[in-house]
Amino acid sequence: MSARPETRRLTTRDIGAMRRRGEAVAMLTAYDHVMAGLVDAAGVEIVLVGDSLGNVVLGHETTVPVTLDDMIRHGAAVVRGTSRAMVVVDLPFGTATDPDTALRAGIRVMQESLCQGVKIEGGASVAPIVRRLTEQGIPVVGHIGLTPQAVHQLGGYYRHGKTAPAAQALIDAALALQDAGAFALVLEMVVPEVAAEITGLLDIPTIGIGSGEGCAGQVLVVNDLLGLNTSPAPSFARPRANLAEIIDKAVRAYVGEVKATRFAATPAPEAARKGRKGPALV
Ligand SMILES: Nc1nc(=O)c2c([nH]1)NC[C@@H]1CN(c3ccc(C(=O)N[C@@H](CCC(=O)O)C(=O)O)cc3)CN21
Ligand SMILES: CC(C)C(=O)C(=O)O
Ligand SMILES: [Mg+2]
Repeated sequence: MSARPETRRLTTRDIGAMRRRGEAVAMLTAYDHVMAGLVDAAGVEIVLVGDSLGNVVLGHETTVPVTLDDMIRHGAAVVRGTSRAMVVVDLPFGTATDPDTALRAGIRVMQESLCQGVKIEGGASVAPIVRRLTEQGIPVVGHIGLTPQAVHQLGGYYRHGKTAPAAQALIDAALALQDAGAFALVLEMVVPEVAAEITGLLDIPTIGIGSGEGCAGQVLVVNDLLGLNTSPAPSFARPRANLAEIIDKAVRAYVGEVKATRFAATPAPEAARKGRKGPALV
C-alpha cells in the first residue's frame, strides 16, 4: 500500500487503461538526469532512453555503435531523475538477435538500470523474442516501420507501408507483437493511414513518430522538440523551443565577461624558469 499513490510510478496497467479510455500517451526521450527530471515533472507518461543516444549524445552517425553498457549507464541516470514516469530503455543493435541473447540483455538492463521496460526494434520475426522477455516479467515495447538499427540494410530513413503488401506486413507484425505480449508499439515513419488502421486493430497503444495523428500516443527525441541539435532534425519534428540559440547567447555572454576580467599578467616563460617571483597562481 502506497502512502502517496499520486506520486507512484506509472505501470504497464496504467498505459493499458489510458488506451481503453482513449487518453493519448505522451512519450519523450531523455538521456541524462537533469533532462529526465524536467520531462518527468512536465507530465510525460513514458520516458524513453532511446538508442538515439548514439546520435544525440555520443556524436555517432547512426545508432549502430551504441552498446548495452551505454544504455545501462544512461538508463540508470534517467531512472534516478524520474519518479512518476515509466522508464523504457532501448535494447541496442546486436543485443536482441535471438530470444536467449535478448533475455540476457533485458535482464541486465532491468537489474542494472532499474528501468521498468525495454523496447526492441523489428517485425513479426521479433515476436518470439518479445514472448520470451514478457514471460520472464520484462515489459516490452515493440518498434516497427522505420527501424534505425537496420539503416545499413534499409539504405536510408524513409517512410514505410507505402504499398499494399508493405502495409499488410506492418499490420501482421503489429498483431504478432501484441500477441507476443508487447504492452505498446512504436510506429516510426509509417504512412499515416496505415498507422491509424493498426491503431484501430490493436488493444495496446500505438505510439507514433512521423506516423500522423491517428496513433494512441506520440514519441519524439527530446532534442528535436527543444531545438538542441548538431545535425538537422527529422522533418516530422516540430521544435517548440530553440535551446541551441539560448545556449549560444549565454555562452557568448560568459566568454565576453571572462575576456573583460582584469588580472595580473603571469611572468614570461623565460622569467618563470629562472625562478623570479611572479604573481601567485589562482
Ligand atoms: N535527433 C534524432 N531524432 C530522431 O528522431 C532519431 C535520431 N536522432 N536518431 C535515431 C533515429 C534515426 N531517425 C531518423 C533519422 C533521420 C530521419 C530523416 O532524415 N528523415 C527524412 C527523410 C529521409 C529520406 O526520405 O530518406 C525526413 O525528412 O524526415 C528520420 C528518422 C529517428 N531517430
Ligand atoms: C525515436 C525513438 C522511437 C527511438 O527509438 C530512439 O529515440 O532511439
Ligand atoms: Mg531507438
